[in-house]
Amino acid sequence: MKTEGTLEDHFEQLGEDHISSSEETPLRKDAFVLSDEEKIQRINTNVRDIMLTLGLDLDDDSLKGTPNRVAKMFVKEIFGGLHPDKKPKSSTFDNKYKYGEMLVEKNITLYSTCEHHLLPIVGRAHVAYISKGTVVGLSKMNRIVDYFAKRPQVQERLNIQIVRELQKVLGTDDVACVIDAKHLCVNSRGIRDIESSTVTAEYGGKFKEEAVRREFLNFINLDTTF
Ligand SMILES: Nc1nc2c(ncn2[C@@H]2O[C@H](COP(=O)(O)OP(=O)(O)OP(=O)(O)O)[C@@H](O)[C@H]2O)c(=O)[nH]1
Ligand SMILES: [Zn+2]
Repeated sequence: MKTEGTLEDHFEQLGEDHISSSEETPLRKDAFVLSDEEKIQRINTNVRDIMLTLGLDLDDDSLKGTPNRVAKMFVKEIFGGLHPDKKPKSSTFDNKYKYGEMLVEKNITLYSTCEHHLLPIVGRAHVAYISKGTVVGLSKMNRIVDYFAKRPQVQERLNIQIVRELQKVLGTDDVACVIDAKHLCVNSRGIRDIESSTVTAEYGGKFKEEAVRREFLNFINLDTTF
């Protein structure tokens, strides 16, 4: 969708300026009005302004490309999962082999960005499901983690979004995800505690049962090395 006028004009026409539910990333209604190229252009200007405000010399060889590099990185890489078009297509198959136990995809590398400070979150996600007749290609679990991670996030919401998406794809509530991650906003600034990491979990369906949950946690044997 493309509209006439400035972005601010468009916000005004929309009245309410954002849509969100607690499980969804809070987005403005016009989040997808601008093309990626237009977003890069705007962010470039804004990063340039931040750097100038800090007193940096943007004629310097090493600095002059930074506003554009940051803008491209925001739109195409670290926040590339904001657009629903980027959601991975999850190929599913019939569970022909009648595999009835849980399947665990563990140690999925996770890079995300803390929405409070825009600093990195780095860690591991561990995902499990019990098939109700449908199975999903293994790599699709890694891709779903990566898609939702490529947004400004809080770890709790990221964890829930991964589980909800897999429940939809697989047609079952029996999905779980545990994330163990370091937040650079805690590790490298503020309290500067380099050792601490954050563990979150979301257990759906059968994973709420003690024995099933325990089996999953035994499989992942949480002892993340960073
Ligand atoms: N619950 C939750 N909190 C987070 C996450 N990432 C960062 N935070 C916290 O968000 C909080 C933001 O608090 P503020 O007090 O507004 O920020 P601040 O003044 O920079 O706080 P300090 O980090 O303590 O210096 C901090 O305590 C962060 O540690 C997350 O994924 N989940
Ligand atoms: Zn933070």
